[in-house]
Amino acid sequence: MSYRILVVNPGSTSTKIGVYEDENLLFDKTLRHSAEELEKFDSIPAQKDWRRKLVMKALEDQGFDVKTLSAVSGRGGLLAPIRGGTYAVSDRLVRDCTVGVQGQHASNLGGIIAREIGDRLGIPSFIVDPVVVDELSDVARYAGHPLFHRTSIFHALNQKAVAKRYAKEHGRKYEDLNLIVCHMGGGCSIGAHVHGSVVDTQNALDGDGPFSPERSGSLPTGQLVSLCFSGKYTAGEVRKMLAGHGGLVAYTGSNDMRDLLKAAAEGDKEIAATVDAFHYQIGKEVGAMAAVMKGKVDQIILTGGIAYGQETVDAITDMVGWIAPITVYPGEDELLALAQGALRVLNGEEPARVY
Ligand SMILES: Nc1ncnc2c1ncn2[C@@H]1O[C@H](COP(=O)(O)OP(=O)(O)OP(=O)(O)O)[C@@H](O)[C@H]1O
Ligand SMILES: CCCC(=O)O
Repeated sequence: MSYRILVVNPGSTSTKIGVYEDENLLFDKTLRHSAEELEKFDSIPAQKDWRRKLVMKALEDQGFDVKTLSAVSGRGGLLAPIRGGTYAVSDRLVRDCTVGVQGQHASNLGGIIAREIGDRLGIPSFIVDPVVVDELSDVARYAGHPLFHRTSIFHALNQKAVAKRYAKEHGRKYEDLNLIVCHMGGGCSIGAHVHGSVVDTQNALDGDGPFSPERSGSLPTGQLVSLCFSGKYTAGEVRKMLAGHGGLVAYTGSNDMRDLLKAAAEGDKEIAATVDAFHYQIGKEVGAMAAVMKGKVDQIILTGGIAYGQETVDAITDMVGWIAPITVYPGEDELLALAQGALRVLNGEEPARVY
């Protein structure tokens, strides 16, 4: 029996959709949202009806018969911390996506839109490996002061998908491997996947880990406190330094690694030094995850848009290639990962988790 899955991945400026027949893509589309369109809404949840109608219109324009769909799978958002897997979209999940229990993020709309479309068609709706997947070991939760704790917010959907892809391609089970997965996109996160659980990673949205094209990663805490109390910046401005205007874009004015690699190759020493620092911080975090695994690392996987860059792959390999062999899966395939998550449930390979 085959299944048709509609997948919905809402991002800050686009909604990516796809229809799969089992794992085969029938068609996909990126619906772009202009700043003028978005500014009509005073919150992310307020965009839900508008985005849902755009999704349905795109399916209609494609001449696709929605009655042939078996399920809808959306990217999950800033819910309460949960284990990885595929979750049936419950009333509570919709409520928490709407409230944004760990903040507002465009992916909060994924579960809400999936549920609304699913309910209208009388088919199940799911979310898969949302950014709040939290499988941290107890020891990894310590931050250094009882008022603080480390949290797991990372590219769980793509990290889990490439880790399972690696396992499948090598005839192994994800649950039997120790994999360090390094996602390098607009944000960067590095996960220690120990026998199927991500026992250590970062809060890649909020000032933790290595810097990325648009995020600062961890900043020296004392300096950050002084800056916060200097009276020169509002809380909003400081938050923007952490995410949005931090990292490579703050140092160089560009968040596009392709341009930066080109400028470095053409002799811009300042940009070359910043790119080196980016590679250094990523390599250092991979090394930390190897220590988490006590050196028993089966493979390091490099993924995300930046993994297309050979200079980046070479620089990280130079730093950490002695730890374990490296596999590169450049880019991300979150739409396929959403379809696969729903298929695992529909095919009875795993039960839908309850949120
Ligand atoms: N061929 C390439 N060589 C080097 N860098 C590249 C290449 N193609 C894309 N990139 C870089 O990848 C980054 C974007 O990656 P990606 O598209 O995975 O991010 P995103 O999906 O916007 O964000 P996130 O991964 O955090 O969700 C940009 O800095 C871009 O310049
Ligand atoms: C941290 C995971 C999601 C994102 O980069 O927006």
